[in-house]
Amino acid sequence: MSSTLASAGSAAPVYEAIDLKKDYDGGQVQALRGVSFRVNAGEFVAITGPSGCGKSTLLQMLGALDKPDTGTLNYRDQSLPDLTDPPAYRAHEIGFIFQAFHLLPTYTAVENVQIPMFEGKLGTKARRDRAIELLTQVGLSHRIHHFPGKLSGGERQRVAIARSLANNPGVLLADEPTGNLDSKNAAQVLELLVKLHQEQRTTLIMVTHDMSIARMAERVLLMKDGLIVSDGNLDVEPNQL
Ligand SMILES: Nc1ncnc2c1ncn2[C@@H]1O[C@H](COP(=O)(O)OP(=O)(O)OP(=O)(O)O)[C@@H](O)[C@H]1O
Repeated sequence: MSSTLASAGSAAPVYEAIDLKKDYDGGQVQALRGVSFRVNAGEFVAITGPSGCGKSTLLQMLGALDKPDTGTLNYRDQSLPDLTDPPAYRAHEIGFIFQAFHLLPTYTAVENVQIPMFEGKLGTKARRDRAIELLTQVGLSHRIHHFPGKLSGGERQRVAIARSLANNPGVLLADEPTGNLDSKNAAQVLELLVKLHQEQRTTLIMVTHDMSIARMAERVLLMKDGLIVSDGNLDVEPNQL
């Protein structure tokens, strides 16, 4: 079912992608070869598939960090490639969670969480209170003054998740969020993401190469060679890829 338009429901989509294509190196690498899908508000979607199949390229487009060569990509009826202010879109609509956490090492946990709020309207106290509230929500109220270097990998990722929520984003985009974690910390981070999704109906789009993690999502986009080869429940076993 490679590039058929798929939807998990009838509500207006958060994202709509139609026939996205992206080449690199003058066409020698076809990273996306015609990708179409919809994501509805409140969905938890995993994007999975083998290394090099185009997962990160696609996620970067959803975050307006990259543009397709051709095709349509809308976020709530706005064309992402045509955004006049991509940084504003990223700051206000998107929460990013990266494999490598990307915390500032010379800032404490509570300071790191406040960083996305500096451009907003909140005053100093309100910003700090919100950061503490978010760190409490991710189970780190006892670590707010710790620097990243004094936190475990799982704790660092939980700080990064708190930071991603700072501006009440419409969507969380997570790129291999447990890729740098041992299995115990990975399980805690995944449990937290699932809880956020379930309790707050956060729209969560997670790239993972790990099928067992992808299966935790309500819906799995399975990619191969720049195409979505399955959309829904995983019906292809890893050894068939
Ligand atoms: N900036 C770039 N320049 C050239 N080729 C690129 C660039 N970015 C990605 N590619 C190529 O595009 C293809 C898709 O890459 P992408 O990173 O999206 O795959 P992926 O599924 O996320 O891989 P992985 O799981 O290994 O991170 C790969 O062949 C990759 O080498």
